[in-house]
Amino acid sequence: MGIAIMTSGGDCAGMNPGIKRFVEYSIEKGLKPYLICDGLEGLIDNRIQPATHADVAGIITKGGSVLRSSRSARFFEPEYRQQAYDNLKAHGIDMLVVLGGDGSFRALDVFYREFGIAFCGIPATIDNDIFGTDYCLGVDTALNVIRQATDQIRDTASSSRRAFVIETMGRDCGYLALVSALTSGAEICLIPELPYDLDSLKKRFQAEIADGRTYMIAIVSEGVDFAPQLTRWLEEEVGMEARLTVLGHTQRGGSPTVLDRLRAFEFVTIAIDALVTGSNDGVVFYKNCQMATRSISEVVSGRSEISPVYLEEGRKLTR
Ligand SMILES: Nc1ncnc2c1ncn2[C@@H]1O[C@H](COP(=O)(O)OP(=O)(O)OP(=O)(O)O)[C@@H](O)[C@H]1O
Ligand SMILES: O=P(O)(O)OC[C@H]1O[C@](O)(CO)[C@@H](O)[C@@H]1O
Repeated sequence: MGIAIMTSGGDCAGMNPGIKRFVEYSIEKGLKPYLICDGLEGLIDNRIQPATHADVAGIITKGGSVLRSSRSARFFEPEYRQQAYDNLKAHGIDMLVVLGGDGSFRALDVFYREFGIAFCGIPATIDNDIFGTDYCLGVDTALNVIRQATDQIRDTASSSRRAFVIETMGRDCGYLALVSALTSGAEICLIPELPYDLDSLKKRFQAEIADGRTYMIAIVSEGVDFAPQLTRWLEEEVGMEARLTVLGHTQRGGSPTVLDRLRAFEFVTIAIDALVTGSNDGVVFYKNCQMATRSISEVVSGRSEISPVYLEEGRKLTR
């Protein structure tokens, strides 16, 4: 029985350990594994090849995806999905494992309903914004990239009487910024989930500067769209020389951490087990230290939320 894997949407660390586990566990289960290169674009263009142990040797340490990934305008068109189906049929592939975000899962759900190709989605996005799972692959590595950058910025900030604003990714989700602020000791954290009060922040910092504060660190989620403005505000209103660092795509790279390698191993094992036991449209989740699958319809019916405990702490960094 043919089973294929692809990486889709934004790439992230943890995808390569997942691809390695996919090939090894498929062979162990008596399945015939295939690799789809370039995500949905490669599925349409038949960039599909059978996989061997040699294809995945040595990839566990690498960031990104050795299969590459894509966002595909063509996959929205029925004629290209038909082409993708014809390719899979020609290879004898009936099951797909997809590492990506909820957009990729929606794509595979449409495809399953049209052609009956079963799929299992594995949450893989640094944004950690997929409903129903506490964890998505790539998040721990991204958090460690931000931690290292913030620790280094603290060295220069503390040596120069400056304020630093650090902008993180995350789209509309403030998880990366909030967890980074709490674990790096930032003084300000702005995320889409929380309102902020510049007047109150100004009073706090003026009092702290009078009391001896010489530098500060602010972490701002890209979803707030306020990092350059906050940098200017720190100079003009608070009176501290300020600099902005936008971490950008550095957060998507880096060798996967131990946690991302382990979760990749576990997520892929559960995905393959689910597919061989008849699950057709599942997504793996990690909730309250348990892993299992739930249907895609449940996953797309809700909105992910940050832990109220973290939000409560974060509120103190907004005013
Ligand atoms: N309703 C849909 N029908 C067909 N294809 C879709 C649909 N929704 C999404 N797709 C396909 O899935 C691709 C990946 O989705 P998207 O770009 O939203 O990334 P993602 O998987 O959510 O990952 P990330 O969180 O990293 O952005 C899209 O580029 C598109 O090709
Ligand atoms: O690499 P692209 O397509 O510019 O997308 C960037 C977006 O992708 C993510 O890295 C992951 O979804 C977001 O945090 C970010 O907004």
